[in-house]
Amino acid sequence: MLRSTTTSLLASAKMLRQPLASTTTPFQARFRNAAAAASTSRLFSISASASSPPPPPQHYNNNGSTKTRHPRVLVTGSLGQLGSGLVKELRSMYGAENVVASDIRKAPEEFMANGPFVYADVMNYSALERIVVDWRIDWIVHYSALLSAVAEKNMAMALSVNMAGFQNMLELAKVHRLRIYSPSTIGAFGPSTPKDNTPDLTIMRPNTIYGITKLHNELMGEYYREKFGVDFRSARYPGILSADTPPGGGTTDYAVDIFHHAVRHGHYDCFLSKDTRLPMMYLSDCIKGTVEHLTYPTPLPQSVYNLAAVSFTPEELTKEIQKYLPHFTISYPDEARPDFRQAIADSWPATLDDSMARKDFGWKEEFGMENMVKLMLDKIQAQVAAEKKNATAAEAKNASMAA
Ligand SMILES: NC(=O)C1=CN([C@@H]2O[C@H](COP(=O)(O)OP(=O)(O)OC[C@H]3O[C@@H](n4cnc5c(N)ncnc54)[C@H](O)[C@@H]3O)[C@@H](O)[C@H]2O)C=CC1
Ligand SMILES: CC(=O)[C@H](N)C(=O)O
Repeated sequence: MLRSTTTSLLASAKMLRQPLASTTTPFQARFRNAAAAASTSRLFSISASASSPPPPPQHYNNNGSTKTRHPRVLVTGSLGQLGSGLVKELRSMYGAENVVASDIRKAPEEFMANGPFVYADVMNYSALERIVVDWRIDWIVHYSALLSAVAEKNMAMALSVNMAGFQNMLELAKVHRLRIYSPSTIGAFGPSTPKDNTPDLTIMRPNTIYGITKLHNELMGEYYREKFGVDFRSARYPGILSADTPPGGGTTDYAVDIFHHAVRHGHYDCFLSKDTRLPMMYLSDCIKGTVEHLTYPTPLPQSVYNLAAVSFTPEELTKEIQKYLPHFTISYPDEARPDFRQAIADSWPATLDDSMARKDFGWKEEFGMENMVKLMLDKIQAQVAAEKKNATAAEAKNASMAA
């Protein structure tokens, strides 16, 4: 779990000896006081990172001259629903060699062929530190987590991966002065949060393990930003829809499953009630917002922002799908015996106010309900057609071999 390195102990001791300016937080000081940083010792620059800006990314050519280079990014949990798309986007911006994808599962061959992929268990601090050092990592995008439904079924693992794993990444960011982006979720809100147009700052008393771990992480990230000058960035994502990567065990998964069932079977047995309204977003918008937030050149006024696009109920989504597949049908659970995910969904906001993200880093979604539904159906129909074509080709091959 957490490792107390000599460096970080020295860092803490040294930090305690530094008087804090009464009008400037350590975080503000870090990014304002470049001149002071230039005159600090190596130990001080590691220990009191709150007072020194991170060095501009540089690399040294063989001839000894320097030139600026792209940041080198480590993405944890990169084989999940969101990770592979983000890795692809970052590689197109910074070059494949500058984006190190990681996970604890075997990556598909094509993923391995597209750039560096390493095994990284977020529970193992020293292994993570080795990756950061060996690859000269500048930024971390921390995507490893257990989502709401899986977490609720496996509390011990969720506490470990979501909280202790995050804590390891945060500590690495502090020790090695990395920028860290780690998403939060609408799940960080709770049943006492105002449900409509939920703002960034509001009552937050989540009653799920997922929400509790995510709110804990938001607060720890803010603490590290204030106390140690860590450039911690986070956005509360809504449920994310994608046709290419399957969801990882959340409460909003129905909004992806429904499309696959609609195209393949013409019917979907929904696990949420028909009027459960939740905020949602198409994957490419999520990646766009994440990249805009991650790459914003200076730290933003807030560490954590709401990020929103659309909100809908299963019934509204069904009606939109039926515009293209009129024979599609849906069924809902018996109200007397709801699925366990209903209580999770009921504790989350119906709509989010993300005006601060729009104001501070120019966030704006491209996909609303209509173009998102059309694209999801087009993509899944293309997948089904390709599967059929492959199956027919395989059958023909088998038949010719048997003949
Ligand atoms: N997908 C969504 O709708 C939303 C996702 N988020 C957040 O976005 C982030 C990414 O989510 P998804 O890609 O959907 O999750 P996912 O469940 O699809 O992927 C998570 C990845 O973490 C990996 N992982 C699990 N334990 C690990 C460990 N010990 N060490 C390293 N990796 C480990 C898994 O192998 C998996 O590939 C998470 O923090 C999640 O909470 C937030 C809101 C909505
Ligand atoms: C909204 C989320 O965080 C995720 N999709 C889940 O349902 O757990």
